[in-house]
Amino acid sequence: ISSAWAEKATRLRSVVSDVLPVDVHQSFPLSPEFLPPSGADCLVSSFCLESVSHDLLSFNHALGHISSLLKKGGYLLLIGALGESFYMGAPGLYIPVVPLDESQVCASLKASGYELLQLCIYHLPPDMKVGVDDVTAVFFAKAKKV
Ligand SMILES: C[S@@+](CC[C@H](N)C(=O)[O-])C[C@H]1O[C@@H](n2cnc3c(N)ncnc32)[C@H](O)[C@@H]1O
Repeated sequence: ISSAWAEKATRLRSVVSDVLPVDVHQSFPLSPEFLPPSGADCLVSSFCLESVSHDLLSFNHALGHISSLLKKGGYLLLIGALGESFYMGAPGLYIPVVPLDESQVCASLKASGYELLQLCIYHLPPDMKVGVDDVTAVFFAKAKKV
């Protein structure tokens, strides 16, 4: 298993051409010079929007902001935590998170102009609840900007 992950890491590094700063709280989170005028083909966001938003409104705004980077017909892969109210950034450093549920994620995607193509929910088994956060489940949403 470890060599498979090492190969994946090498392959990923070989195709990443740049790392750019993004602020999802800005109405256009990335400077336009880095994207074609029509927008990106695809966006991937992983455990970011809920962990930097203090409430659902802020989460929805952040989703709307990153969506401005995506072209019409482009795909969003949104990965995140459900039911999470905090995670530990360092010992004793509790970072607040907006606790989402499945229906809120679906409603937020719809409100931001997406067609939901696939939603998978992974419920955390008890042995994965180790106290660094209070996540109950993880969602993987594939959506198309219409
Ligand atoms: C829970 S971590 C997730 C990290 C990684 N994406 C992953 O899936 O493991 C949340 C990330 O959001 C980033 N972050 C914090 N504020 C942000 C903002 N305003 N805009 C974009 N990203 C932000 C943090 O630097 C951190 O890397």
